[in-house]
Amino acid sequence: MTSTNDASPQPVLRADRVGVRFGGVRALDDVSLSLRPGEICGLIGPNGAGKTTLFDVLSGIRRPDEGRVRLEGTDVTRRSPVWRARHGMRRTFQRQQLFGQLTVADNLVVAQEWHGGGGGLAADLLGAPARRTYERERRARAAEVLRACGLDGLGDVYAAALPVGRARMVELARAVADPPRVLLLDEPAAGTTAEESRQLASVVGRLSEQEGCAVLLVEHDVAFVMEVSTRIVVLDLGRVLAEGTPAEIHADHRVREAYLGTAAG
Ligand SMILES: Nc1ncnc2c1ncn2[C@@H]1O[C@H](COP(=O)(O)OP(=O)(O)OP(=O)(O)O)[C@@H](O)[C@H]1O
Repeated sequence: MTSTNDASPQPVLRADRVGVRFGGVRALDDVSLSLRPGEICGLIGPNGAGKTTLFDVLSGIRRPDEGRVRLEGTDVTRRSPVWRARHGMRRTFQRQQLFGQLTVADNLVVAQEWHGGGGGLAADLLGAPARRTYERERRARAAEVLRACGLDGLGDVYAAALPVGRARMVELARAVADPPRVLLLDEPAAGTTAEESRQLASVVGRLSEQEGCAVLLVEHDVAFVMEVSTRIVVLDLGRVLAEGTPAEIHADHRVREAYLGTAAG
């Protein structure tokens, strides 16, 4: 079964008939999915359904055995994660990936460094004027994003010292420091308090509404997914089991049997 939706506007990200095998296990089997600008798509399913594998394929960490991935219409199936990041794709991971020895603000500055332009190490050491200008602009952008994420006042704190919920928000802030076209969020609400997950939902919502970013979200917190998503795709045993609005998914008896019955009670 496929879940391709062909209405305009053009998808930012599209997976066509993706298949991945691990020995005898079919982790993904004929999975299609497309994401449009400004939409927030929740990706849910029981443990082992293939969600992480699909994220790995979309972000370029794993090459599929079958099928293709397109980013803004370009076939990126054989492109590296770095190439995809440079063309507007960002991903966060289930396990946090912040630079613990850097401050929160520096984590966000580093996320913008790939643009280069500062003249390399020599320019850093000599404090070249161009380097100082880039640095100032990137710090200003970091401060703006931290404010938008409700992280004011945490810029000088070392990332390693943050409680889990704040670290999750910093990961999101870092992923959007350089505005993405498509954002893959892997369990962003894990370990957050109710208030923190509300804040996350509101930041993700603004990102899609105001900046037209397409978001794909894997999350076991079903209430969070239902609240934040405009559309939900359900994976089960490596296949798309259902796709629809949060209300449609909630009412779908196959989904309740496969997943919601245990996840949502
Ligand atoms: N590196 C691997 N080697 C072998 N099998 C793997 C590997 N990675 C995943 N699998 C298998 O592929 C299937 C899909 O796993 P995947 O981690 O993508 O599921 P998931 O939906 O992300 O699960 P979870 O919710 O537990 O994170 C599972 O059967 C898993 O055991």
